[in-house]
Amino acid sequence: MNPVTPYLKVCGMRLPENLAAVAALQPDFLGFIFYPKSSRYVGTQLSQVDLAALPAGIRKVGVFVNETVDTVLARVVEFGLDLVQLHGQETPTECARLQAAGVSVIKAFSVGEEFNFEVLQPYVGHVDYFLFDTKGAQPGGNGTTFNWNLLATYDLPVPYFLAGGLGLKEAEALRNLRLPGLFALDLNSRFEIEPGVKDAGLLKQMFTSLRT
Ligand SMILES: O=C(O)c1ccccc1NCC(=O)[C@H](O)[C@H](O)COP(=O)(O)O
Repeated sequence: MNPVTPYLKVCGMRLPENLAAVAALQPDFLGFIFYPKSSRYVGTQLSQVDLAALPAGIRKVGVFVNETVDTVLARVVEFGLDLVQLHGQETPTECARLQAAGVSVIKAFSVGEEFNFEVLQPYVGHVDYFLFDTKGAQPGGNGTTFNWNLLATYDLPVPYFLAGGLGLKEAEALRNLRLPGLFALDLNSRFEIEPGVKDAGLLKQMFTSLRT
């Protein structure tokens, strides 16, 4: 079912010192938002040098919304990204082109009160992971949870990240979660001092709670 402890991703890093503080907690993945309309947009304060200084074990994820394949690939090279996470209406063909270029792909889907798993089928074989996030006003980072029971019948051969409003309050339920295909947990706005700036102390509590 799940890995003993799902892998942990912290998303939406924006400032160099904060990045270093969160990296010290040894997350498995760190996410960087390349969506200019997000309050967590990487902007100009983070550089390739900051990302290159991260420990090798932390995989760097670039988050995009409806960018062209060429734009995504340019960012992958510029920032040394290991994976890309696509939060818009990116097609299976676009995902396949990114994979063919050697990039691992996470395709995100927004989950409302119901979810039609049939929309995932065309992506199987063209993505490395899915990410299930809560449907909201923004393409991501809405800070609310969805009904995880919707994933109980998931039976596709693609592991997934669970996202959407995960916070310390959910730690115990997350520890006890046994969902088919669950690969990683995605933490974001519930651990922020301000958009794109994480509270490393709060994250440490969450990591300890989830990893022990
Ligand atoms: O976080 C954003 O601002 C964002 C904007 C546009 C697309 C994706 C975005 N975030 C991607 C993530 O992986 C978030 O961690 C995920 O949406 C969950 O966020 P939250 O509900 O705040 O925990």
